Amino acid sequence: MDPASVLEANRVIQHAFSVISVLNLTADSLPKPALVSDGACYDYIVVGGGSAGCVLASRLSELSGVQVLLIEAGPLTPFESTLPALTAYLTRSRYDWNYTTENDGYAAQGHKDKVLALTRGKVLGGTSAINSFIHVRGAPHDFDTWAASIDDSRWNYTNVLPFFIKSEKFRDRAIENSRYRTFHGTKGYLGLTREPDPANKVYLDMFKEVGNRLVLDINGKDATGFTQPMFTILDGRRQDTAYAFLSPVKRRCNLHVLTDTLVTEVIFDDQNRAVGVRALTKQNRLITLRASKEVILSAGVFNSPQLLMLSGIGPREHLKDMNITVRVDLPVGMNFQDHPQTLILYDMEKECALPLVQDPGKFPGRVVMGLVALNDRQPYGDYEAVTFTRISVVAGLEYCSLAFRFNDTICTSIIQKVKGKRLLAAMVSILHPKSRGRVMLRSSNPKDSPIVFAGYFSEDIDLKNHVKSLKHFSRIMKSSYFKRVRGKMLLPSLPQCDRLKLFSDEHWRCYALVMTGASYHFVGTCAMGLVVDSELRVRGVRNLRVVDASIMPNNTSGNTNAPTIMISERAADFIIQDYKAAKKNNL
Ligand SMILES: Cc1cc2nc3c(=O)[nH]c(=O)nc-3n(C[C@H](O)[C@H](O)[C@H](O)COP(=O)(O)OP(=O)(O)OC[C@H]3O[C@@H](n4cnc5c(N)ncnc54)[C@H](O)[C@@H]3O)c2cc1C
Repeated sequence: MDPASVLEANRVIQHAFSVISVLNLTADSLPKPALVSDGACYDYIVVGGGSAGCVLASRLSELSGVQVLLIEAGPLTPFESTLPALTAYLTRSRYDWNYTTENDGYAAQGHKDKVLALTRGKVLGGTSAINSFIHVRGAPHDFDTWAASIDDSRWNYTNVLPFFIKSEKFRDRAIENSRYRTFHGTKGYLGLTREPDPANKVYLDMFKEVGNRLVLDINGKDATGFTQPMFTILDGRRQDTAYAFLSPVKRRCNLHVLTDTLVTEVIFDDQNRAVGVRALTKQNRLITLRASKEVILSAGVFNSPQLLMLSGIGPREHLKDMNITVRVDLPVGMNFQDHPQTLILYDMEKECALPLVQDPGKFPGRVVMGLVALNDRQPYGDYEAVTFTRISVVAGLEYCSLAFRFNDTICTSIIQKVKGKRLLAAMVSILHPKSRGRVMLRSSNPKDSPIVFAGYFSEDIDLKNHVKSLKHFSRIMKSSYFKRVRGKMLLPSLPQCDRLKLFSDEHWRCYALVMTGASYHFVGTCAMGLVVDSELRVRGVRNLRVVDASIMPNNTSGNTNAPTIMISERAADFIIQDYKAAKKNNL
């Protein structure tokens, strides 16, 4: 077993799925592909059918008098996306934009080609169709901070909570019978549940023993603690936003979904009003589609800023360098954030028995997660720890080589040390880094990938704080469970770090720099307050909004799919209110 054979096996299975894709197994559950003609006009054009775009198109098409066009660059959601157990075959596949960062010579030096994979879904459902299912809203503090920073209380926790609840089709007996039930909705579109596993008790007890608290529901009143997470899985099926929000309304005549079509720019009239988009069809034909009311970019954290810049909205100097006429000078693409995430593997000896057969409709693995504040009184986490309990060596190698894309030397050295034992894999991520990255254009060609500098640890305080978190998490090595199974941290051979005193701050710093990758919680590149106003309208132009993860001014204290869906619900309400007000005034 070596990294190359794991990658090869993954590729072979991806190829088998691409053969099956001709059967169009998911087509019946989704809206029929729209037939559009060059010059056609709609009321609203939503660009990008991802976590945010599908929600928005679904909600806007509730207005019976309007025509909504959703344009997605990728194809319909494939079969392998529907079954949770197959999720490993979606990253670095044809349903991924396959972007990477630039080598900054500092972070990611243990990764293949010294760059990070920036996995994003290129498929209807977007990244919600290829992500890892964990549903975390974030802490009330996060939204209160957004609201304060943009001086608009409509974004504070009290006011966004109804939009989280509105989305949910929540099914979980333990939580529904608890005091947390008021935090959840059962009549929305987004299926959610947990898969509590009695075998995880030993790990929850371990986290408790070393000083963490346990919570039933991380999306209720408590935003810190260890828990068995909630998943965007229901009845054995992934709840990507295309399935959850578009399938139930697939027969609406005013909802048009155009896939395999790349939007290349937003077009404006001479009063800086967005009036449509230009797009490249599957047949490589450039067409113009018109929007009589609004164009809404939901193309995600890399492509929404890319489209703005291609349309003349961005940093003046950068646009000039790209020979693009400047329409509005705005800090588009700045403020890029993630939750940089460090992989720690523990060798857990023989105590763990793995199930022989995996249920394809369940989350692929056993997982316990925690949101942890270093200061007990702080109501939001400093770090998140997602801990896969009891994974096989093959799965560990898949994480190392495929999900994290560490170089072969690191992954091989891990495998040599494990020799057939069971692993516990922890991903510890920093929730509120100060470092910022940047998304820029590579060229004025819309088919070119953007340039991304992730900026991890560019502020040294992040590395200092992260070392504190890694040490805090590592208290589990002192637990009675670890002692019982003689668990120990599995140290790959890292030439940069090997001469440093084991578990000293210097060693942890070195370890963190080499072993930290993306957690794919990318946000911030069209932030509220910088690029869009608090109703998500792009500053300096009219009839153009951005609605996706890129509008978050600061990252949330958890995973980013749930807040992105909330953002879309919130935005749909703004747009529908505007529509109703205009109608009332006969505008
Ligand atoms: C591997 C992985 C695991 C993750 N795991 C989790 C998790 O467990 N929990 C969680 O909460 N979050 C997770 N995330 C993050 C989360 O899924 C994203 O934050 C969220 O989906 C972002 O939503 P979005 O709407 O901003 O963008 P996306 O969902 O990426 O949507 C953007 C859409 O726009 C389309 N598009 C882009 N450009 C164009 C164009 N020019 N023309 C037409 N269409 C275009 C794209 O193809 C895409 O469909 C994960 C992400 C990854 C990559």
